[in-house]
Formats: sequence, structure tokens, C-alpha cells
Amino acid sequence: MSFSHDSDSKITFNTSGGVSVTPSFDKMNLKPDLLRGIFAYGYNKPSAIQQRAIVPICKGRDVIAQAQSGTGKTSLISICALQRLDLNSRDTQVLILSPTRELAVQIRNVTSALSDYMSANIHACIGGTSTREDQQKLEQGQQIVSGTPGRVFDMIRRKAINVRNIKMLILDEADEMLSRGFKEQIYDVYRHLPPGQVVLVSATLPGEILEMTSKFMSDPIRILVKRDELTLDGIAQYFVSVEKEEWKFETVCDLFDSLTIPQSIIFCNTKKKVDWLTQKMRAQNFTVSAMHGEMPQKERDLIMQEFRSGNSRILITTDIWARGIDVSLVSLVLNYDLPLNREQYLHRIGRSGRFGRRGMAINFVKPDEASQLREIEQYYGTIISEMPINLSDLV
Ligand SMILES: Nc1ncnc2c1ncn2[C@@H]1O[C@H](COP(=O)(O)OP(=O)(O)OP(=O)(O)O)[C@@H](O)[C@H]1O
Repeated sequence: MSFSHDSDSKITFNTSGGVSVTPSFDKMNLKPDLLRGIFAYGYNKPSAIQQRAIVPICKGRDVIAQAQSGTGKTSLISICALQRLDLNSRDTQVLILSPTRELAVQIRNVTSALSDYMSANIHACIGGTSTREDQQKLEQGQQIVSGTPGRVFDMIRRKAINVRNIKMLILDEADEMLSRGFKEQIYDVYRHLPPGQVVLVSATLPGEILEMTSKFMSDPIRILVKRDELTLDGIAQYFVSVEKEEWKFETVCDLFDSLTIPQSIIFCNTKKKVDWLTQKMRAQNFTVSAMHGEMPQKERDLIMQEFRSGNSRILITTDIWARGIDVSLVSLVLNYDLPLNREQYLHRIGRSGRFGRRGMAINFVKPDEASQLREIEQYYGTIISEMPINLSDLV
């Protein structure tokens, strides 16, 4: 392992020996049409993680890649998937798995956009959509499949995804994918694949997850960030003490009365609370959208579309939105409820401050939760200060 210092982001990566830094896309030996697509999409220079991870992944190595939220990990996945494709074959060659349908669709969309000058077939294979249509599309031949584990496994079982030529499995939000809720499903998919390359990507990779990787990765290259460098300097973090749960509502109304923010996310810990808060805020004449996992997929799609287009400005949601979703105008994340673990904290606040933009996170904290917040602060070596009264002057 060696430590290298990145001049752009002032981040120290803990990297396996022999990993070099390639500071420009055109030195990465990428397909000319892919390179054109990258520049046309507006990327001029690779981010720190892209500078380190693209080359070894494209060489076929197993890689574990960690970097802060919003620093281009999803785009890295898309670029590598496209580079590894044999365009002469219509077989499925790359499988990307993500924890939510919205994230799988976002990866499909980014990959499609980057492949504008190549003719690649990319399909989002997600639950909540018609199985028959999914099957038909897959049978037409999809070179890259970006999906959620349940539906992907279903399609493998039905032989709609032919796994024979899959050479690369990518787990986005890998720690979530290998945690209790998903592990079995991932294993079900993995054991149907031929031996091939495995790539893991996430902003958070706790030790117990890294330990597990030796079971299904061979001699992986690790590109990791020290945990006290994981929070982004561009995201100001605050807390507001609320004596009782019932006081949170008034506080949230005061906050949104006084602040003018392009787009904000409010996180609650339960679907029920999302529905309740949405109703209450609407009754106070706030225009808010809501999204959680119990809504039909069509409604979820509509809400994503409204929020991405900027037509809706405040979204009340659960941890379904905590990871990976990229909406650059989001500059405020409010934890109406504190998240249940420190990894989710980092992912939630990372919905703001995308790719070097400024962001702000506000946490409502009840007296019995103060120690939890201190723990998060200590774990990440960051500062979460009391929200200043003149906050509206600061944004
Ligand atoms: N090299 C680049 N140059 C300019 N913009 C980039 C570059 N790479 C990625 N971006 C943009 O930065 C934003 C964040 O990227 P991305 O969603 O890939 O981050 P991420 O690291 O996957 O975030 P998360 O941790 O939330 O999953 C996106 O809007 C993306 O288009």
C-alpha cells in the first residue's frame, strides 16, 4: 500500500502498489468514439478517482474503488463498462448492480449518454416494470445491463439474460449490496456468472465489507480514502436541537420560510413519516413532492422526472434516495430524522455538494440523539456545528 496526495482535491488515497495516476482522458487508451462521447458530455478532466481507477479496470483487473460522494464514481463505472465492450458481439458482457431502481436507471442513462458516438445497447433491468417487456428487450441483445438484483436474477433464471459472455460484474454502492439485505441476492446472481472481473464502488466501505471481498475477488487493487477525509469540505454541516419530536415540524416550516434554496431533500426514517410530513407541509402551503418505496413505480418515475427537471423543489423521502442519485441543483439536505447508521449519513448529505459544488446539511437532533451526532462527527473527523441564526444570510 502507498499513500499518494492528490493536488486537486487534497485527498490522500490509500492505494495498492503500482497504481498510477493518469491525469487526462486521452492518455487512458480509450476507444476514440468513447473519448468523443466523454468530451461531448462535458467532461474535460478526469476526477481523482477516475484518474486512478479507469486504467486498471479497463485492463481487466478486479478493483475496489472508494471516493467521496459526487466525485464521479458512477461515471467511472459507465466509462469502464463501455470501454470493456466488444461492440461486434450483441451478447451481454457487463452487468452492473445497484440497490435502487432509480440508481440503476440513472446509470443506464449516463452510460447511454456517454456512448452517443458508439452503437452500444444498454438496458435498465429493474423491478416494478413489466416482466414480459423486460424479457423481450433482453432477448433483442443488450450488451450492458444495469439493474437491481431481484429482477436481474429473475431474468437470469428465465434465461432472458444469457450470462455466458458476461466478463465483468460491477457492484455500485458495494457496501450496501453486500450488507444483510442484499447479500443473498447478489450471491444468487454471482454464482450463475462465468469467472470474470469484479469491480466494487462506493463512498463508504467499512472493514467488514472489505474483509469479505477475498471470497469473490482475485488480488484486487484497492483505491481507498481515509475516513477522516471522506466528508466533503464543500458541504457545511449543522445541527438544530429540538426538545421534542413535535417541535420538528414548526422548525422545518420556519426554515423553509426563511431560506431560498434551489432544490432540497428532506430525509425521514419511515415511509409513514414521509406521507405525514408531506401532508402537513402541503397544508401549510409548501409545494413539496414525496417519494418512497411503497409507491407504484410509475409514480416514482414521475416524481424523479419532476425533481430532475427542477419543477419540484423540495423532496421528502426515505433512504431510498440516500445513495448515488445525482441532481446537481440540490444544495440542502435536511435530516428530519437522523439516519440509522453513519454510512447513510455520509451518503445522505452527499446528495448535495455534487462534483465540487457547495452544499449544506442540517440535522434535527433530539436530546437523546446528541451523542449519536457526536459519534458521526468523531468517526469522520468532521465538524457539525449549531446552525447559526443568520443562516439565510450565509446561503
Ligand atoms: N470528469 C468529470 N468532469 C466533470 N463532471 C463530472 C466528471 N465526472 C463526473 N462528473 C459529474 O459529477 C456529478 C457526480 O458524479 P457521479 O454521480 O458519478 O458521482 P458519484 O461519486 O457516483 O456520487 P455518489 O457517491 O453519490 O454515488 C455528475 O453530475 C457527473 O456527471
